[in-house]
Amino acid sequence: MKVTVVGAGAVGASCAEYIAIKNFAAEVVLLDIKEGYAEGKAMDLMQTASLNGFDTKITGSTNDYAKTANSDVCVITSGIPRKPGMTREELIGINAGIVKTVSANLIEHSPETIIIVVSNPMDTMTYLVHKTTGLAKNKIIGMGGALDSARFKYRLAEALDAPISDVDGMVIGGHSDKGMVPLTRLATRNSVPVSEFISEDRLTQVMEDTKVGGATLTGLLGTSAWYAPGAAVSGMVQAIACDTKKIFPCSTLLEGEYGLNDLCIGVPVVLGKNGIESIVEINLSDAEKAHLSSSAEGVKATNGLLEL
Ligand SMILES: NC(=O)C1=CN([C@@H]2O[C@H](COP(=O)(O)OP(=O)(O)OC[C@H]3O[C@@H](n4cnc5c(N)ncnc54)[C@H](O)[C@@H]3O)[C@@H](O)[C@H]2O)C=CC1
Ligand SMILES: O=C([O-])CC(=O)C(=O)O
Repeated sequence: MKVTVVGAGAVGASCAEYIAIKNFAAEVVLLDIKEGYAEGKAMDLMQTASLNGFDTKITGSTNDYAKTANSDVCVITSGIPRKPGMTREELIGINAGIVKTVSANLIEHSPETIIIVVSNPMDTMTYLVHKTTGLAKNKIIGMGGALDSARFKYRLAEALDAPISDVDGMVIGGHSDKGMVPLTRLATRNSVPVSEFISEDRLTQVMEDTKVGGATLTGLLGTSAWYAPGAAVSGMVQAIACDTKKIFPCSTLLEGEYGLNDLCIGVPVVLGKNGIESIVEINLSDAEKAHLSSSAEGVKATNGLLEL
């Protein structure tokens, strides 16, 4: 398995690090436009190999896509992150051009690749890749829900005063401060609904804290997060590489599923060697359906800003 990660910044380097540490890929190519930057990150990461016990070979490239040729999976993290007070949607002006060029370059050298889109606003960038590349829809996957669900579990464990490994939960919908739909009704502690342990008010607080998870970290860090985003991407790449058929909420093109059409938004999917093996349609309550449909309206409004 050869994986390319475009953008050797905070998120790209974290993706490469977690992929390597999990030791399932033969090769990771880090590519960045900044001269020498990806080579430097790759060398630094390779010098952790004997310490962390992995054999994945990490190489760097300054914008030379020939080095990415025949990648099985390509991850796009290139683009600017938000600063405190900004929304992800405000990044569209710069990031759309970057994602369009980068995805075209990747496909030129790896026509069979699966692309994982990370750059924000992620659902709209995923839609842009659909609209501009002609890659099959199962091969274009947006990363948002895997991260948002990890943050949901963190907040649930905090509220329950439970170990995170005891908690399960999923976030669907758009990867935006307002659009996320944490499925509190379905969240469990060791298969018991969390509503058995905490009040409705506390659960509402968990939901609100989850939705602004990225904004909270951006306020603390001065730029957006990278450890959990990198870990989330590595989990998705591993599911594809090892054909595990695990379910992750991912941004995918909907064509009638969940009553939605012509947009990419987070829903549960099965990930395997073909990328998105299937979209999982679960029964949502009326409130959850309404929340998802207003989230979809938000994503569509941002898609409307694309120059297609
Ligand atoms: N979907 C998600 O859940 C998440 C998305 N993000 C998004 O990921 C993106 C990257 O964030 P960070 O890594 O923190 O930013 P960063 O600024 O640390 O790194 C971005 C890198 O992209 C490179 N780059 C810019 N244009 C390029 C091009 N045309 N070709 C190749 N490389 C190029 C830059 O030189 C830089 O090294 C942002 O848009 C951010 O909003 C971040 C966290 C989570
Ligand atoms: O918050 C941001 O801008 C970056 C991101 O998508 C996240 O960490 O969820």
